[in-house]
Amino acid sequence: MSADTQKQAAGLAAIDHIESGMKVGLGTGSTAAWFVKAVADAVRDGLKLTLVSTSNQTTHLAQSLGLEIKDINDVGKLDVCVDGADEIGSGLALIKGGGGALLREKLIWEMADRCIVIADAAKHVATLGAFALPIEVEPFAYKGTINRICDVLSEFDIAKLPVLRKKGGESFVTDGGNLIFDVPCGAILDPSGLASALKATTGVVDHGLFLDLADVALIGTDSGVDILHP
Ligand SMILES: O=C[C@H](O)[C@H](O)[C@H](O)COP(=O)(O)O
Repeated sequence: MSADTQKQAAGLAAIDHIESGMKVGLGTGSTAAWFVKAVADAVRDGLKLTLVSTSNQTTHLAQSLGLEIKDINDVGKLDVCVDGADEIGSGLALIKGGGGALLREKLIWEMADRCIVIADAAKHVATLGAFALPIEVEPFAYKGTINRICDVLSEFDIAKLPVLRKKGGESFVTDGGNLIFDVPCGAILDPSGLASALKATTGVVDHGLFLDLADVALIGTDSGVDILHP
């Protein structure tokens, strides 16, 4: 089964966790897109939902499917958020941000009672870090921020340089107007320590480590959908 078929299976399975009346956060990426489509079908069939989005990309997709996206500041606390991931490690520790939406995703996840991560089987790993860790950085004085990030990385024995993400030859700019630097960490042995140290670094807006946030993972496999808990 292809990765896309597995993503579809996970995205569609997530709709079983959604009930009429819920306030729902819509994630970003190719897996979350399957969930957004499932939501559009369910709403067409009469499900009443209040929806918020984690990115401009998802907002455009949702609106193109006839869904109304509310401003998170008018909605407040969410019942559930459903979103993809780049890696799912032990305890449902995640790397996210491959699509550059990590900050708005984390803001929405933090406002949800329950976070459901959906992914294809290849995303499930023993140790986080084969996928380069995205770090969102304020553009002003970013070179100084990168030096401070390198100091943090060396404290964690990660001897890799952050790589500025580019798109179409230009620096990739997030929905919030920031830069993304990707760090090919290799095995991240202390995700919690690294997450705290990066968060405390001046100029770092946020990073792609999502720890203690996911409540359940729905993993599309060749034989169905596996359900994992932290
Ligand atoms: O910034 C993007 C998000 O964190 C995505 O949820 C993540 O990159 C997974 O994307 P996909 O489902 O396309 O693999």
